[in-house]
Amino acid sequence: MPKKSKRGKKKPELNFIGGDMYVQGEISGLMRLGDKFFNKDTAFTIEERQLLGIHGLLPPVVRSIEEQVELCLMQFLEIESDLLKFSYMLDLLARNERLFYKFVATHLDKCLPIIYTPTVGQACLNAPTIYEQPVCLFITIEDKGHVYDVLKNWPQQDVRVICVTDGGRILGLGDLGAHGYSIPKGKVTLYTALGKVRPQYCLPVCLDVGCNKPQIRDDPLYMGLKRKRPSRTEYDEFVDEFMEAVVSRYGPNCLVQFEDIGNTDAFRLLTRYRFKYSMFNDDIQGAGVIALAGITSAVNITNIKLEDHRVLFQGAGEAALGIANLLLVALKTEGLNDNEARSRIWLRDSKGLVAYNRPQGHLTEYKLAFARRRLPIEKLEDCVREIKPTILIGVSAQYGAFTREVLELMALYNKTPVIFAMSNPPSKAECTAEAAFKYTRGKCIFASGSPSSPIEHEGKTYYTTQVNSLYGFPGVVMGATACAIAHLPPAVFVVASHTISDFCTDEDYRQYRLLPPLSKLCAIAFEIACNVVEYAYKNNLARRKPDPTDIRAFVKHQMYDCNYEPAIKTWLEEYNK
Ligand SMILES: O=C([O-])CC(=O)C(=O)O
Ligand SMILES: [Mg+2]
Repeated sequence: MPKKSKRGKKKPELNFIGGDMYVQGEISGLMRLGDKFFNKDTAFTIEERQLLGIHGLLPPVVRSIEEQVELCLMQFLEIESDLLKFSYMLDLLARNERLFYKFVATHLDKCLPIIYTPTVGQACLNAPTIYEQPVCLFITIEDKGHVYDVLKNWPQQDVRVICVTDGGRILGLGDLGAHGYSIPKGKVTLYTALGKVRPQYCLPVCLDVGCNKPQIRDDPLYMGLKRKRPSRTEYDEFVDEFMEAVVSRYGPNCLVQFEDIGNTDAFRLLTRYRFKYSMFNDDIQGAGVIALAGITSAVNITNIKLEDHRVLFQGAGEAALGIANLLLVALKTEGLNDNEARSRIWLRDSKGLVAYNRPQGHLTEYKLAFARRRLPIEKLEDCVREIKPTILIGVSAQYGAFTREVLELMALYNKTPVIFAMSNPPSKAECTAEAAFKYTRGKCIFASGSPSSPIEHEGKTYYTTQVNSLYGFPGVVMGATACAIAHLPPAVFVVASHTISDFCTDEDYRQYRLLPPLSKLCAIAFEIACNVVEYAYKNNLARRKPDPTDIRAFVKHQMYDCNYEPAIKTWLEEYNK
């Protein structure tokens, strides 16, 4: 007979088998040990182990999560190769989710370059050797007509944000097809690690539509569909079906982040979906957020007003146009008209300066918007000579494009040249930090897309900045999902960019750092989330009702806490009442 508590409520049932007692419920103790959501490893207390029927299945020691984190660090540091460290992190995530996020939060500086750029790029290049279990949902073009059914196989019902790639342009590495799946996985991990979005709300998706690189596709170990990418019409029908299936399965509030999609597809999809769905493209808009924050700092450090800067882009793809367009918004806010604002921006693609009357190459409508009416210039060195840019932004995935001559010219024309070598991974960066400081004789402000250490040059230490979208998207995602934003207008990205700039201190500027240190990433994500939520409610874009009275509390309430919950505390408290 179930006992009655003092207040006469029915007590939860205890079961005794052969003198042992275990907790009745749908999830057995053994399942808790094997389930990343519930597992605490050695942090299960003796009492919990006994009640859950797992006593003896763990060594007798009971550790706090902090002690477990320090053990993880020891193990992590023992591993020499970054790729094996990446696998270690995947294993930890698959075994004990909270410990994974606690470890990442405690040792951000060590973990970020492994779970994210640049090691994630290496993981894509070595996909068959690290693939162990489903960390991503694969939907192939052969599932066309049944995309919804595949989505239904993902075990979580309440998905609020999806990061999706088609592997078309993985970082600066080009088309890797299905081997790009680690990219959305890495991004959603940062939604939780930095933005504190609950992990069960996040879904990484790889749309496998084939791969156009024969050396990837014909590798016997290739894991994706062994076919070429489809025609534009077939591709668009498939992605349309995916977006419709997302809405049918998870509702219109589900946010979709597009990541590392091939250039022309990325722009087309963004134009097609940006006001129809809750979505954004990180390589276009996310790059804009962070580069604009970096440029804002460069304005403060160089004491040259934004409107007096001349910005030359090496590369005219997603990042270049995303940054250029956000820069236009910022220039217009300073009072410039459209023509004046555009006149501060130059693009150079693989065929030379983007100009109307150049002989080679067709210009897409996106590039045309920044095309110059002037004689074509081919070489980057000549563009620098002609334009004398104050800021040079590398987004071309061409290693070494910022040659010694380019860097020396930048130093010749500027007291403090600003050099962004944003392409990822480092094997695709336009120059290294060493080269930048050496050839500008220590004069430059340097930023790179992947992390790079401070540089010693002629007895002085020079600091570098990682200008990467990781400063922006976790907060944008947290804010957008918290208030269920209907769509994300450009102003949302300006809000995010300003929030990041506001974190910079005079000390950062004195050290020529364009962005706050990585240790502030979580605080930045929280502020961005609050500011996005505020913007969304003010502009009638938030679908979650009623409007919150206290936005900070509203966001905090939705944040993931990586500390363990007592496995049986509530139950025991209930029992002892
Ligand atoms: O993933 C990163 O580090 C930044 C990014 O989106 C890209 O380079 O495509
Ligand atoms: Mg990307």
